[in-house]
Amino acid sequence: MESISMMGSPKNLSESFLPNVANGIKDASKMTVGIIGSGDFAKSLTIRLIRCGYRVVVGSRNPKLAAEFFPHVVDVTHHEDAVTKTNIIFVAIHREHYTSLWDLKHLLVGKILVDVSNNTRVDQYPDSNAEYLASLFPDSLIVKGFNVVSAWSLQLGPKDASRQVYICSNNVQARHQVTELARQLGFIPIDLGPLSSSREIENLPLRLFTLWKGPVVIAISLATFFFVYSFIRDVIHPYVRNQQSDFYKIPIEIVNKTLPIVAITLLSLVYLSGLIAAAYQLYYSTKYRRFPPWLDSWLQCRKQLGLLSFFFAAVHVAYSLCLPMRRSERYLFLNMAYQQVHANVENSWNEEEVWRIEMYISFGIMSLGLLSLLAVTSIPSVNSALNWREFSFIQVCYFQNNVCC
Ligand SMILES: NC(=O)C1=CN([C@@H]2O[C@H](COP(=O)(O)OP(=O)(O)OC[C@H]3O[C@@H](n4cnc5c(N)ncnc54)[C@H](OP(=O)(O)O)[C@@H]3O)[C@@H](O)[C@H]2O)C=CC1
Ligand SMILES: [Fe+3]
Repeated sequence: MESISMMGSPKNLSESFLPNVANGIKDASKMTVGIIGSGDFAKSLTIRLIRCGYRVVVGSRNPKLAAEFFPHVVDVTHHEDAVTKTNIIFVAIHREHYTSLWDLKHLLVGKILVDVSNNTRVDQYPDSNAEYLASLFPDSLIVKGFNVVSAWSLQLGPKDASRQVYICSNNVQARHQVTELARQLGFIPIDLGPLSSSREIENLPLRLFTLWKGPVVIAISLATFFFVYSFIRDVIHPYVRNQQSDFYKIPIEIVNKTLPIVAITLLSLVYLSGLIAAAYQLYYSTKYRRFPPWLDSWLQCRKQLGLLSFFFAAVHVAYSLCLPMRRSERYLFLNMAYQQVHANVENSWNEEEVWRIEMYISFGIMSLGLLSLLAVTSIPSVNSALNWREFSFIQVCYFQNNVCC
């Protein structure tokens, strides 16, 4: 599969397109990259390529009209002209229009066609768009890639946008060249091997939030359960028993009681999955046995569970800071002071209670600090800057601190 025919390809394909890695971006100014289509993706990709020193030729059905939307340095021309000027062509049109390029078939022999297309539904067609393009142009070198970046993030540049692009092709050389181009544009290319991976790559942008679904449902269910539980226990129960109206507690106190319980339960779910996985491996005395699907999915969404736990903990801190500001708190405080005066108590200082609360708050703040550190290290760019020892050190620190609390 690795060798789709190179028939008709220019004999010096690699020299004619990509800079030698050692030459770096300097040589990019000599490269011409072609783009078919003049839509949003084409415009954004053009800007990114120009910024990185490439020359761009855009193929449009109506070059005169399209030229108005591109910088003047861009050669906006007819499809035929565009494809003859370069060996690498981004196909920035929708799948339904691929057949409109049929007449260019003879000009595309041996050229790299990068399929950037996405679908609107998962597994929308029996074959992937890239495989479909390959079936239309069997003598071209089809590469799938760049579809996971939006036109918007293409324009933003490497610092602000998502950086990973997934690339696959049956032709190793073509794959390597597009991978290198992605790197030159500031992306992190991820090689997914042969073109059969294109279906998976095309489904990626549509499945972006699947790992969040389970954790969000768990978090909402836990929050609802604990909210109702606290409401019955702290509001309904005193009302039924003593006719005491504590309904004012609902917006802040009951919510603030729910938040830390959910945070700590979610966090325990993060570590519990690892413990169950370890027990599973010990039970079967091997680490090469596949985990059952439920455990596998649980392990995969640990990051999302951890981030949700961080969210609940952070909101809990904000609520707690606001507790003394409430009018109800002031009334209760004044009432207590009055009762103390009435009872002729001059000093109600309770050393044990003072220490308990001081330690409680201090550990709470430290836990939040470490939880923030965990959340920050889960950001891919930070994570990739840490080696495995550094990462596990932070994890262990947090775990120990939590156990102490
Ligand atoms: N926009 C985005 O953020 C992203 C888009 N993509 C993919 O990039 C591709 C282009 O998307 P986008 O730029 O947003 O789409 P647009 O609709 O903005 O542009 C598509 C272009 O296709 C050309 N076109 C339209 N109709 C036909 C036709 N009948 N025959 C031939 N060419 C035609 C037009 O160019 P002209 O008139 O010059 O011929 C048009 O500008 C799609 O496959 C999309 O899935 C992938 C990732 C992100
Ligand atoms: Fe608390």
